[in-house]
Amino acid sequence: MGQSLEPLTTQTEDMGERGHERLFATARAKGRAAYKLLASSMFVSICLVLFYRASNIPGEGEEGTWAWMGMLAAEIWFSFYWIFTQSVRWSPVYRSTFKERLSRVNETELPGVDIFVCTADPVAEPPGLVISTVLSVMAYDYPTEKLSVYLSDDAGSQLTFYALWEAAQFAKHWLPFCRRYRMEPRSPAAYFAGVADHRDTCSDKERSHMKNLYKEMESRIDAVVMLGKIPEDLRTSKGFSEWNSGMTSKNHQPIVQIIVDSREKSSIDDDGTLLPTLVYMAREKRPQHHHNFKAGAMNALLRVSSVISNSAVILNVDCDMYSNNAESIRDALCFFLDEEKGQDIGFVQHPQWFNNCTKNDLYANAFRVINSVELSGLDSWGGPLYIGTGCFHRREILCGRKYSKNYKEDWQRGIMREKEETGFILEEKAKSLATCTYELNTPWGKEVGLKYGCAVEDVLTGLAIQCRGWKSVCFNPPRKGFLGIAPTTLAQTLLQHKRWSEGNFQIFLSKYCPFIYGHGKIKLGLQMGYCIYTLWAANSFPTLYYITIPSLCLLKGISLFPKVTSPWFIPFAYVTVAKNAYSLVESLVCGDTLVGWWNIQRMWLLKRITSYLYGEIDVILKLLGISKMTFSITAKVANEDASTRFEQEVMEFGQASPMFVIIATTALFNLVSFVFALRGVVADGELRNLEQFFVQILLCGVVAALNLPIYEALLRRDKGRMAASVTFTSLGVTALACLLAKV
Ligand SMILES: O=c1ccn([C@@H]2O[C@H](COP(=O)(O)OP(=O)(O)O[C@H]3O[C@H](CO)[C@@H](O)[C@H](O)[C@H]3O)[C@@H](O)[C@H]2O)c(=O)[nH]1
Ligand SMILES: [Mn+2]
Repeated sequence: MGQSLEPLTTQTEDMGERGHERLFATARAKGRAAYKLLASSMFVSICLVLFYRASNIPGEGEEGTWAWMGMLAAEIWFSFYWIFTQSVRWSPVYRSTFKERLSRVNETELPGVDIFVCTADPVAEPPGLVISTVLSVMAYDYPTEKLSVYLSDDAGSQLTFYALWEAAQFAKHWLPFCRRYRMEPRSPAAYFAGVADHRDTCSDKERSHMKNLYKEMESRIDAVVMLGKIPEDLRTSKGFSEWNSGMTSKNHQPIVQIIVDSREKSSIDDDGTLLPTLVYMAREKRPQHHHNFKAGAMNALLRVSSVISNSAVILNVDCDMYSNNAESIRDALCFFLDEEKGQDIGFVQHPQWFNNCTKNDLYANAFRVINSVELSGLDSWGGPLYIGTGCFHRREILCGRKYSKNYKEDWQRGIMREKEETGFILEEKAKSLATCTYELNTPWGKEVGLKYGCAVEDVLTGLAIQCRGWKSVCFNPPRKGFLGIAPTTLAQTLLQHKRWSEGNFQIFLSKYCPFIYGHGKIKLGLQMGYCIYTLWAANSFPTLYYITIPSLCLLKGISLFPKVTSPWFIPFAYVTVAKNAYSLVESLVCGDTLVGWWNIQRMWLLKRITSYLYGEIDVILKLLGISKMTFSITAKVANEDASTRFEQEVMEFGQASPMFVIIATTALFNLVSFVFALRGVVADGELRNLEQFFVQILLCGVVAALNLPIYEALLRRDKGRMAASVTFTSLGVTALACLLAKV
């Protein structure tokens, strides 16, 4: 994406004011004057729409007063929300780095980097996937003695530990191989999956040799995972003896195992180069102690790493997101070490890109517009959100440091380990930092480390960092820094968005509300930008209203929009056309297809009436103390049948979920209204009716058109079709609604 936007941007600053060579450049998006003109014209139209609504409320004796007031309320809401979305489009900035200038810095002066990988469930997140991610980050183009990779396993699974142990052996061959041919990507799974585009100079023979080694390791891991236990002869070897029969994933002692210690002379690869340090950690879990999900894991990692490597820079990735660009550490350092602006930068966030999206992105999971436009828009106001993965932080800011002009980072920090301190002593020290009582009565989870109590711990933590005065930057290089796995079924997508919208909305209603907490600390544009996401959930009721009440009123013969012949029709039409035309162009420029854009509109609708609705309700229940925070992990694997349908872009329903009842009911109801209305127009030849109800009929028609795959799912015969119970319930509810409308 970075590439395709280049002609649309203007480059600025190259030399710093003080004559230093800059390590990164910032470019502003072009065409902003035209955009601002468009936005202003839309603003005027929106005002006209609201004026029409407010001044035409049906009086007493007329029908539809309440329906009309509801439309007014929904439209006021959408207008506000639209204004927030303008903040990120006002003036996006794009960053690029000068790595060749960084290479003039003496290698020995480069900071240490600690890489945190999180995993939590060997079933949803198979160990083979986890170690491919681990191997990809071990293979960064960076001095290996300065790299330490930590895997946090919240399942405390021996299978994952075994896989990591295997990965450490494989790394001895893999790392030299990557270095020798400068190959990409450095996740072995991804590399061997995409045979077609190998552009490196590696001979086929050597590649297939490496592939065999990898496949052998993979099958050993698969066999162990299948059996659910490790080979007998390993049972007593170092590390494995930590596991005993009484252990469960929710009840076990802390485990810290330094699998590779780069300070030991024997930790070398096939070329004789040192291997990066590799550490496995499973923090203590006890049923009576809350573990705070990923935030808890990250905080334990912060402490454990502080006694092992204590590097100044921390990279954090989810286990499903491998490094796709071996230069990312050097890129990040271009920001942190820049003499002029580096001082202010707290974290460098890469967008979340995925390698498993299909061509037309059926579930709208590619986030191309968010990644290419919105994050860059936030960047112009002080920086993107922290989105939990693909993010480089300074250790100090994660630990709560406030920004100060005079603060000088100690990039050389790191543990000067005493000679006599063996790995064993170190592991024991680290374990004591990963117990579940360690944090009791400490500021961890509040002022120090990632914040607890929110399903989007990342967004909240990033907001707090920015409010402490730090800036962040969004970096989106032409060769994407990280690639992850997006959900592959509708249910998983909706569940993920429920967690996100819930966590974000919870932030809005808490003391961390960007407008209150951020007031005076971050720019208004950034506060508004945050609200695009923190208010996702709040869109649910207005949207539900907008797709049910006008169709209900259509059945009842109540008009809610101006006649086509009325001049008031113009602002309605203008807002609708301009909004969608712009969104289409934006989507296409960002790389979506036309069908992809249509799919995004559908998912936008489905998410709003299910995920966001559930999210909003859950936040309210939580405020009332009725419900507790949860974190449902997104599955990274689907069964074969469902995978085939995903590849073919056929929507997956299958299970009987109440969310699907909502979806099917609104779809059916709009179809019925649309058909009835059309029939009325055609049968009576009443063109007057068409004039009066045109907008309403069109609205129903568009909703029905968006829902075509839903009707199809009601009629399909495969396993992914709408479950019978969902079909019948939604048919029943629709019939009832129509009946009510007619009496
Ligand atoms: O108790 C837990 C739960 C989750 N995780 C890890 O958290 C990561 C994210 O979980 P996933 O199920 O993949 O959720 P996503 O929705 O894909 O994650 C996005 O949203 C989360 C916040 O909701 C962020 O934490 C993530 O970084 C971001 O990628 C994974 O590596 C998990 O292993 C833990 O370590 N411990
Ligand atoms: Mn994920």
